[in-house]
Amino acid sequence: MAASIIDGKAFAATVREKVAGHVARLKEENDITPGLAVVLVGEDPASEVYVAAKHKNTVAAGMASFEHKLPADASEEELFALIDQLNADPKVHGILCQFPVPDHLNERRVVARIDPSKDVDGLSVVNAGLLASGEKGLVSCTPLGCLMLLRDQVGNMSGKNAVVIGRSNLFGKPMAQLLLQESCTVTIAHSRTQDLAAVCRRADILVAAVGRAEMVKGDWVKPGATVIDVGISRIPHPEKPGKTKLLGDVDFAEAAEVASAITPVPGGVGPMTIACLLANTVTACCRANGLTEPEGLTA
Ligand SMILES: Nc1nc(=O)c2c([nH]1)NC[C@@H]1CN(c3ccc(C(=O)N[C@@H](CCC(=O)O)C(=O)O)cc3)C=[N+]21
Repeated sequence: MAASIIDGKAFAATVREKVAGHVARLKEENDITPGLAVVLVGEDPASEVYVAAKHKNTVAAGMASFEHKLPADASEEELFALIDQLNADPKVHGILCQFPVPDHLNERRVVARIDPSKDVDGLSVVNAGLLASGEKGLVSCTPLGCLMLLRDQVGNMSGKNAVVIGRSNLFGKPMAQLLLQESCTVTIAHSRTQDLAAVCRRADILVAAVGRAEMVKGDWVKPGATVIDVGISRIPHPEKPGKTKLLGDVDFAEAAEVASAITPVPGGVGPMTIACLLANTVTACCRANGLTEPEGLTA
């Protein structure tokens, strides 16, 4: 195996430590405790696990965590009333509504209801627009986490060819904007891209976020490239009956023979997502109180 493995779990721990340091300082010097509200509609088991992890990490960083669970049949009116209440609450600096929401609710409308200055998912039209304009907003947690890993791994990205596979508002588009800000030459590839393998082979930085397990093969990777795997597909475990296993979008064994560095799944990008959620909450808290925002935790 040629590539070095990027330890996202360890890196995320350092980000969470930085966050905890800022939180302690905010409490000590300003008597302010950053607060994160997480809203969960319905009883999706995977979502329950994520929300529990977010709560645990928020509390561990010294922040206030407010969990709000609504029944699966909650109306838009009920959900909006809760969001309005959180928007108005000065103890709440960040609001996240866990996705997916039940079918009768519309994610875009939910996001639009959240005050953009508290939108720690960075999903609102305002925050997407600020990012695209090169202005300060809140940046979607997973792309922000990937940026932090890349800055650490690659350093100066100026002039490098970056290929992002996936064009979602949640990941692909903001990731491409961040890489452009780093002066990469950016290509956004997607399901209609012709000869995807050839496009990927030009990438010095390859970021895969398609949601198809092990789609990116070793011969799609340019020798020496840095590969960031954002995919998380849960499949039945091949050896342990009744258990599941996580797979990324990249065929790890193959790609690791060719790349210079690669993120594993699990233990790569995933842990960075929650760390960046905490980072965004501290950033939002500092801005809300007119305080200097932390260095190294923003785009
Ligand atoms: N409004 C909203 N914002 C989100 O950011 C959001 C969401 N909804 N809905 C669901 C997805 C998914 N997501 C993950 C967070 C952490 C890991 C993570 O920590 N993964 C670990 C492993 C976890 C495991 O073993 O199951 C890893 O990759 O090493 C993964 C995925 C945030 N999401």
